[in-house]
Amino acid sequence: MNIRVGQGYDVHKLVEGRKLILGGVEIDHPTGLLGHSDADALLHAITDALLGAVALGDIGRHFPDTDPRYAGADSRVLLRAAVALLAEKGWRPVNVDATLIAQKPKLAPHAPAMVANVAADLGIATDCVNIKGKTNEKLGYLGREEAIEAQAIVLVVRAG
Ligand SMILES: Nc1ccn([C@@H]2O[C@H](COP(=O)(O)O)[C@@H](O)[C@H]2O)c(=O)n1
Ligand SMILES: C[C@@]1(CO)OP(=O)(O)OP(=O)(O)OC[C@H]1O
Repeated sequence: MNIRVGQGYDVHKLVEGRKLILGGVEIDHPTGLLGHSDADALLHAITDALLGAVALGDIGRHFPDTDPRYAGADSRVLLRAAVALLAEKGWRPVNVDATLIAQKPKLAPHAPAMVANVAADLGIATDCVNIKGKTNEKLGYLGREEAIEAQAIVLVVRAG
C-alpha cells in the first residue's frame, strides 16, 4: 500500500520569559512555550504525524530532549529532518490538517505565515496545509492559559 495517514499530538506549558513560537512564527504574547527546543508544539505534532505515518516512531526517538544538540533547537530544522527521513524510504507528504488549542492569543491572523512555513518545509503547496485555532472554552489547563496543545493529521504517499 503506497498511501498512509499519520496522527500527531503535543502540548507545552506556557510560562513567562519564553518566546511563543508556533508553526515557526514568533507571536507577540506575554508568555511562551517551555521546552528543550523552541517548544513549537504545532511543528512537533506535525513531525510526529509524519513519523507515525511511516512507522518511524516519534520525535523523541529521533531528536531526544536529553541531547544538548537540540537545546533551543528551531523545530523547523527537526521537521525538515523528519521529511528527509521519510524521503529516504520513498515517502512524501501530500497534505496536513492541524488544530492548535489556545485560549489566547488569537491565532487566525498568524495562520497564513504558519501555513507558508509548514508548506515550505514539507515541500508542498500552501493549499495542502490547513492550520486551525480553537479556544478550550476556558475549561481546564488549556482554558486557564497554562498550556497550548496541537493536533495534526498528515497523508503521505510513495511512488510505485
Ligand atoms: N486561539 C484561537 C482560538 C480561536 N480562534 C478562532 O476563533 C474561532 C472560534 O473559536 P472557539 O474556540 O470559540 O470555537 C475558531 O474557529 C478560530 O477561527 C483563533 O483564531 N485562535
Ligand atoms: C523536540 C524535543 C527535542 O529538543 O524537545 P522538546 O522541545 O522538549 O519537545 P517535546 O515535544 O517534549 O519532545 C520532543 C523532544 O525530543
